[in-house]
Amino acid sequence: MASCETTTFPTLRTPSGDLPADAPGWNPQRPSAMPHHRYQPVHDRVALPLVDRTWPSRRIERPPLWVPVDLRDGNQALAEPMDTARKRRMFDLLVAMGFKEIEVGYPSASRTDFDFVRHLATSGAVPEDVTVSVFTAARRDLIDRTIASIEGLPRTVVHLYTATAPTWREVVLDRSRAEVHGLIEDAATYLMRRAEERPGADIRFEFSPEVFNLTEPDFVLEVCNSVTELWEACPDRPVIHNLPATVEVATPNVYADQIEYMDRHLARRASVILSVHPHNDRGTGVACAELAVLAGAQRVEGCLFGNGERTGNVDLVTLALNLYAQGVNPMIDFSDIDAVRDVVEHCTRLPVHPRHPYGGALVHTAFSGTHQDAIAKGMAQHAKQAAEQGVRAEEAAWAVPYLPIDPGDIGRTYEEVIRINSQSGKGGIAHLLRTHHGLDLPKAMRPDFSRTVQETSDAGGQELSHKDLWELFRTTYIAPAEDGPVKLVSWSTAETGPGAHRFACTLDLDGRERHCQGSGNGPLSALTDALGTAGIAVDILTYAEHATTTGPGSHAISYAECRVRDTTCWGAGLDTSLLAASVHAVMAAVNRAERSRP
Ligand SMILES: CC(=O)SCCNC(=O)CCNC(=O)[C@H](O)C(C)(C)COP(=O)(O)OP(=O)(O)OC[C@H]1O[C@@H](n2cnc3c(N)ncnc32)[C@H](O)[C@@H]1OP(=O)(O)O
Ligand SMILES: CC(C)C(=O)C(=O)O
Repeated sequence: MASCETTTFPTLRTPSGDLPADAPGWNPQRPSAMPHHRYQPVHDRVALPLVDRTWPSRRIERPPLWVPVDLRDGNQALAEPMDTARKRRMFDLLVAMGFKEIEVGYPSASRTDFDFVRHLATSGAVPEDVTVSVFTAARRDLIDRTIASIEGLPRTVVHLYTATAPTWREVVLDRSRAEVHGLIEDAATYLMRRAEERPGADIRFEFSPEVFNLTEPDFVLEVCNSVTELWEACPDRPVIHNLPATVEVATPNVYADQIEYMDRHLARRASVILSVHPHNDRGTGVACAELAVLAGAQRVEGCLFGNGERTGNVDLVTLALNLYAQGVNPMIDFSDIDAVRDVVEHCTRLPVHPRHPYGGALVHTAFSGTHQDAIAKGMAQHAKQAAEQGVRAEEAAWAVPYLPIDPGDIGRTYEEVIRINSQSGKGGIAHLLRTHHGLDLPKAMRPDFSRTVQETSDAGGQELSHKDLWELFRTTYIAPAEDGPVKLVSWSTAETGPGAHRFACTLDLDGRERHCQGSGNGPLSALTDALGTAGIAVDILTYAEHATTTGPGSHAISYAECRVRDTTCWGAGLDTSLLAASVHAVMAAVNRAERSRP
């Protein structure tokens, strides 16, 4: 046995950022000329709070409260913000899907946003069990306008935000830590006072320390705790502390540590709803939200299909369906995901990428042969197990390779699951012919047809639909029975005794008619005998047949693999009579072989 020495791989980065001269031989990568030294790791940008983390060993067993912010954060990222009609369409979709708290706008920011909140207040569009949330910066003039917008709404959350991270304090707000804290306390107090002027209105509060993920942990804690106190939070009237990764800057474990720190240290924890609001700058927004929930987050703000500033807000579709795929009810209805996608595309005027998790047009589709083979076998196995258990296929436990969830659960059809191009294999092709045309090709015939399909798609460079496949099958294997050098002009069979058959026919051999007869232990052996009398030696090597559908009027299909002289070919026949189908299958094989003779 070969022995293996323990190798310690050197770290690839030197203080100057270059690859060390002794980089291991297995890795031939070399430094690029890009100025990576301009950027700092997150650990040098902000104090990170936790070492004794517990989130890695937890599991998510119920969904958080989902809060869509499509109508605010998503909307503010659009080149053409939604008008009232589009906003209303999105709002109605969110309600229909089961969201119970919905951020509907930044009413002090624009007439359109203000008017939409007024529209909700006056149109009766907000169901009894839905709370709308409105967003405002920590400025008295903007708070006044916000409060004016919600007049008449029975339940609201007013969401107040101010950036707390050092760069924002210095560059944007031009205020010290204490001054920013003062600004927040002033705005929170003012908001509380304005809300108290409406004793009957059910107004709750949310606070977001914008850029939480780059803020010193002790400062965020100090600010949030003072806001909790100012707003007199109690378990019956909890405040929402929403901790955004406004610009994603670190691996998701770092965000999870930050959230677990807050979860453990927030004052009056039972009076606080801990919320997260990840963006997706590093492409890990979903992971951030999931790990944050493990770390104690109870509420997640995001957008459908991840619309939002820059690379977007965290995608609620992926988050919810990730839970679904783990057997957890997401408490949101995605049973018609294409309808959801249509509304989102209409309202945002942005396309959803075809590879977008769960909702993209191509995410349940396999083009490649081995995947198709596995899916086809998996689907057949699934149907069989469901039948054995006496349940409908839609109810049986799902374990089909390459398909994390049953596409049918989110309103997709199985038509799109297997699509054929030059990378496809016999399993996928057979699956399409079976599911769409009722043909169950014999296993031995599949490689033969697969070669024909591959030649065709290679030549055209294009995808073949199931209709194309059927047409190719028909012209390749069925049509030659009537379109070749050996035609059956007329024929008949008779059973002349027990196990004895006669086949009489008139053949058209390249324009010359000839009458033949043959006998055998079945009609097909009698046919080959008749052909032999015309000088065409035929052996039937493989034969299969079945009905293409059930019930009266169903067609029969026969498949025959024949050695004709020294050439072996497959043929097929389709007819309402099984005997006719089998005779045509043999004649098709004969003609294909005869055609291929020099
Ligand atoms: C992370 C996020 O998504 S935050 C939300 C971002 N969304 C939007 O900005 C969309 C809507 N915004 C707007 O329409 C406008 O910015 C308005 C109407 C709210 C305010 O407009 P203006 O009064 O013209 O101010 P402007 O947009 O230039 O905002 C900058 C001012 O607000 C201050 N400011 C910024 N954020 C906050 C805040 N959260 N709390 C208090 N003041 C703030 C800035 O320091 C700056 O003040 P300065 O003028 O004294 O330097
Ligand atoms: C202030 C909040 C909630 C926000 O939109 C963000 O930080 O991205």
